[in-house]
Amino acid sequence: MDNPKLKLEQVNLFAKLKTLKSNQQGYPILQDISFEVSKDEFLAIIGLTGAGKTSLLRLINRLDEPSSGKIYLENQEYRQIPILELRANVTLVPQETKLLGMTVTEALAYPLVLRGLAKQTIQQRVSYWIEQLHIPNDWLGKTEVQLSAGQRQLIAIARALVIQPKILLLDEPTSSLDIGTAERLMQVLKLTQNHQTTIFMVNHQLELAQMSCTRLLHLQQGRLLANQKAVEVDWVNLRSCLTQAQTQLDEEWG
Ligand SMILES: Nc1ncnc2c1ncn2[C@@H]1O[C@H](COP(=O)(O)OP(=O)(O)OP(=O)(O)O)[C@@H](O)[C@H]1O
Repeated sequence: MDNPKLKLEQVNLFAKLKTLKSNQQGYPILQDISFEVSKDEFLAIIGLTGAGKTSLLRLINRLDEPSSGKIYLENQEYRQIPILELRANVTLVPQETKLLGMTVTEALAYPLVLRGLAKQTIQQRVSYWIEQLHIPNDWLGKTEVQLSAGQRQLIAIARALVIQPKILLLDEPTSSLDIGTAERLMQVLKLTQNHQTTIFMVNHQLELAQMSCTRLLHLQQGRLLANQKAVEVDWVNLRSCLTQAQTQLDEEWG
């Protein structure tokens, strides 16, 4: 790939445990992860519980540093990029988010106010994403305590979309959404390719990944088992392999 948007090169992540002596290494969380992503991809990250999906998102958001290996954003090594600049371009929506006591409208505008955008641009951008995500008017004046878990989740995603970041990291974005809202969200996320946003989405619902993503990263016990174009994935076989592996894991854990 000539100009990858994001590149991981032999990335390893070992657990940092307080009980370890300085010369000891923790157990591996991610091992030998290498891949490149072009600018308008929508990637689904799948794998069983504990496979390392959230850990991979945290590395890409630089909440954790690789124990070894390198990450590049548009050919610039992560450690060369000032952290505020990196976070302005790489946005993570974790599973649990807070709206910091703001109303929905304020929360959506806030990241753009921080970026110093003109008031009119902020209003236009916020209105655009409210419309795209079909966010009803009667949510706009509410604060997070007045919203359901699914409503909060959708607002957290909208708040990331208004930024139109270079990289958007979504950790199980549909876990609290009904299927209709989840499917609409997938359609909207596909459109973000027009905004030059590359998306990484951790999702246990394979059918949502199948309908939206362009590429699949399959993690297994911290290793990248597969990196495939979505059109080349055998989804039926993948679904049955994952179900079988999860059953086996559940039995081992008793
Ligand atoms: N801060 C940490 N310190 C030590 N070990 C950790 C830490 N965070 C995660 N792990 C371990 O790393 C492995 C991967 O965890 P991770 O949360 O990335 O998995 P996941 O694929 O996102 O799982 P799930 O689908 O259950 O959310 C697990 O074995 C977990 O126990």
